[in-house]
Amino acid sequence: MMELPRLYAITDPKAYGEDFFGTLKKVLERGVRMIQLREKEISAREYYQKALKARQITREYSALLLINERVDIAIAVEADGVHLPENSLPPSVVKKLKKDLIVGYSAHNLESAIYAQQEGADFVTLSPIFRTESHPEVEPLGPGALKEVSQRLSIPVFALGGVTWDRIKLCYKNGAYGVASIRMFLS
Ligand SMILES: Cc1ncc(COP(=O)(O)OP(=O)(O)O)c(N)n1
Ligand SMILES: Cc1ncsc1CCOP(=O)(O)O
Ligand SMILES: [Mg+2]
Repeated sequence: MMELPRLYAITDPKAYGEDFFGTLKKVLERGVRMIQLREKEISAREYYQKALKARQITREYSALLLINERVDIAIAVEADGVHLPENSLPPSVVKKLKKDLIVGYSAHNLESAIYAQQEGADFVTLSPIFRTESHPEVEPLGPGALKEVSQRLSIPVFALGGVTWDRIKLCYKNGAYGVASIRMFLS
């Protein structure tokens, strides 16, 4: 599989605002080349249409596009991959469906990160490393957990959750392959 970019932007309908695609273009203009389209509250039809447009825009920037959870939509829009939430289809099942799809996985502890690797996921996000307004009720895992997971996995681990530009170095010092974020790329 190709070497993955180190910066991974996750879209969010609220944070991206009214001009969703304008915001997406701004994130790409900043040099981000790996995008996760992440929707939790729209219909499959709307998600497909949004993914189609996101595919067209990311192609203009030669950026990777991963679709959150919906393998069918990822295949339909010729996305580069899918990003699986913790309780979604097993990565191995997705790989059987479409072996050339990049499969990311949302891990929230060491056990699920190991599961994802054993299932054939290409990378994991580990979250939340720091407190984030996306999940303010969730106790952050901290850089130490990132270090432990990065030492135990051979696939890339992206630090996610409350990552800011001035925390990137700490993430790399603790073994992160890259960093993922919603808000960091919007500020
Ligand atoms: C409705 C809804 N909200 C949040 C999640 C989070 O699941 P998670 O395993 O953190 O995966 P991501 O989608 O956040 O990457 C969910 N599954 N459903
Ligand atoms: C999608 C997701 N999963 C765990 S935290 C998070 C959002 C992180 O948002 P931010 O990078 O703005 O803290
Ligand atoms: Mg999550």
